[in-house]
Amino acid sequence: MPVHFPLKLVGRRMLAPTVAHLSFVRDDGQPLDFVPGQFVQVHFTYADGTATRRSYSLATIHDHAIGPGEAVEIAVSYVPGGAATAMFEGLDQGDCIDASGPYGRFCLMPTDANRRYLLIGTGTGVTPYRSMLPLLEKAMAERGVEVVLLFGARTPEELLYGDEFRAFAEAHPNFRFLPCFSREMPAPGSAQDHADVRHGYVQNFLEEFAPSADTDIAYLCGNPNMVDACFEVLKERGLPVPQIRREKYVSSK
Ligand SMILES: Cc1cc2nc3c(=O)[nH]c(=O)nc-3n(C[C@H](O)[C@H](O)[C@H](O)COP(=O)(O)OP(=O)(O)OC[C@H]3O[C@@H](n4cnc5c(N)ncnc54)[C@H](O)[C@@H]3O)c2cc1C
Repeated sequence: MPVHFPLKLVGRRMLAPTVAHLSFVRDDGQPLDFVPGQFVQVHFTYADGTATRRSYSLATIHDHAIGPGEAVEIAVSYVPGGAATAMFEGLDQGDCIDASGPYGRFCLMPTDANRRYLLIGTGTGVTPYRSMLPLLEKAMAERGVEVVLLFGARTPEELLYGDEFRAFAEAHPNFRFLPCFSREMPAPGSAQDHADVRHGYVQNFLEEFAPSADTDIAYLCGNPNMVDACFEVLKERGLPVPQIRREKYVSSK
């Protein structure tokens, strides 16, 4: 059941030149119940006083409620001229914003009996998958599920949480992490230079994994064009629509 609550900013770090990782705590001392993959909304006003809101996936690595005092984390992509962008950029440590949630059904299901999850995201569309890591770890341990994370970014410096996903992949043989760079590849020998790096759009690499209705449940999150393109590829491969779960980052104006 979504509720309204105040979020106090306690931390900010840049994940990429135009993407901020923001840490808040609930200022009313209550826990925030959520299922990884869900999002919150922030409520604010335009300069003319009109009320508006924007949605942000929870990035917090957790498998249930975020306790009082624990960080409520989101990754915000700053867009030129964006109303929420201006609001977030103007926030100082200790400032409070009005939020509500959790919302959404872009979540792993306890009834899932698939052999593999194909997780596909672009930009901040990777944050739900960060949040899901403990549940994915559990699914890998308990039912031997395999996980492939295809993450689309333009350049290596835009690979959000790349070090975390790479470390998780190295610790879990059933988890593969494939960054797909559309514009610029990592420099040879650099930290991001890896056999699993691909050059191009994520939708071009789905075939490599031979998606199948018998084995796969796919998650698509982020840029709406990417979501649509991957959806078409997966449907052509015969995945039934209920096995293709989607979250499009469209503006909620
Ligand atoms: C379910 C859901 C979850 C979402 N989760 C996240 C999240 O975790 N992180 C996140 O950053 N965003 C997320 N979004 C998008 C977010 O809600 C806002 O739309 C986004 O932050 C832009 O808001 P803004 O007010 O700054 O820009 P707006 O004032 O809405 O737009 C300003 C201008 O920027 C353009 N624009 C808007 N978004 C983009 C973009 N991504 N790239 C380029 N141009 C753009 C608009 O077309 C407009 O011209 C999510 C959206 C949905 C529906």
